[in-house]
Amino acid sequence: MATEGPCNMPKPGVFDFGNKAKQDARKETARQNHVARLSSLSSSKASSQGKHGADEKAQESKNILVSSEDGITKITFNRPAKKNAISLQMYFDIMLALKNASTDNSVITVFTVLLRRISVMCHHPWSRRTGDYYSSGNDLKNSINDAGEIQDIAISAKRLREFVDCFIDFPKPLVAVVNGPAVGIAVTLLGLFDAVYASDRCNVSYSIHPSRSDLGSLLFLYVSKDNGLRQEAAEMLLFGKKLTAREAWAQGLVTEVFPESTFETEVWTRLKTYAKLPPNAMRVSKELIRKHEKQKLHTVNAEECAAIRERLPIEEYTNALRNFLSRKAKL
Ligand SMILES: CCCCC/C=C/C(=O)SCCNC(=O)CCNC(=O)[C@H](O)C(C)(C)COP(=O)(O)OP(=O)(O)OC[C@H]1O[C@@H](n2cnc3c(N)ncnc32)[C@H](O)[C@@H]1OP(=O)(O)O
Repeated sequence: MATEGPCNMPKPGVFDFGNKAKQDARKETARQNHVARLSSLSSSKASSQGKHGADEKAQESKNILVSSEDGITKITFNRPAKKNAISLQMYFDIMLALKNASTDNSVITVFTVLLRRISVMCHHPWSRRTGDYYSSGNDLKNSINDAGEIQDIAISAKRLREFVDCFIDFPKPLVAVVNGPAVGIAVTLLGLFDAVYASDRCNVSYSIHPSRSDLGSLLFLYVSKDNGLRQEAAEMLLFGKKLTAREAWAQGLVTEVFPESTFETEVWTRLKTYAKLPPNAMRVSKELIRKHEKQKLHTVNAEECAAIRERLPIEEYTNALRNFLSRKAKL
């Protein structure tokens, strides 16, 4: 039970879900009922799927697939019908997948999307691509109920903070293989990967419509920290300017851009080679490389999530969500 146990314990690690839940529950008694409701939602879904208690190594999830091969743990978005929008359950699934990957035998952890082969009567390479998004970001239904009212913003912000913390603290090399457009939180996360390989049909944006609620300060910190690209980054974050893969590369958000036709082959060949490198040396290097920026990233993440919780202009947000969700009905 989340509220039991002594309260004089040190701050639990980000992957120590059990103790973290205890400490959070003590601090946030007002939110406890919501947390319990969401937790039970998660665990009842989990038990109905047969697996995925937080301590189990195996994981089964429809929208997030996890596999391990050749020293690489692959975490795959698999919700193409919704452009890989991240639902509440997917936040849990990804956190669990990262927790497991942090201690499994793999050397590198990779995020990607499921490549759907489309059969069409032509031989252009694009005829074989998935045609879909890497991820369209936060599922806009996460925080609106059937009556069109905003709900659980505090919980969403809390979960978002824990979720992003898992990426900040992930101990092994983390790579994104981005073969389609990315939006919102999916873009923010790119700044927390050790390498981002993008196909030239990828683009990144901070939501083209005004329901955006990820405030983007983490990404701003990342893309504008050393290279003076403050105005370009602000243009993307404030005005929703969409960047092509090459523009994102120029901002330092993408490591390398590959032609769509050779993307999968080139990237996976390279990753398999990297996965043969000495794992412990890579972990230590990563720890040293990231050590000095980690605290700052945690601080910015906490500030951003507090702003989502306390300062989100609810009316603007609600109207934008309603507009988006009723688009089809209007057509
Ligand atoms: C309070 C907690 C804050 C958490 C912080 C995180 C913030 C973010 O990530 S903000 C960014 C959120 N994402 C967006 O605003 C993007 C919304 N989606 C779109 O603008 C468009 O769907 C598109 C540009 C991504 C793709 O457009 P199009 O090619 O025209 O495809 P459809 O719009 O018809 O989409 C197909 C299908 O997918 C559903 N869908 C797409 N994205 C989302 C989403 N983010 N959340 C929920 N659902 C999404 C869309 O509704 C369609 O569904 P059906 O109508 O059932 O076919």
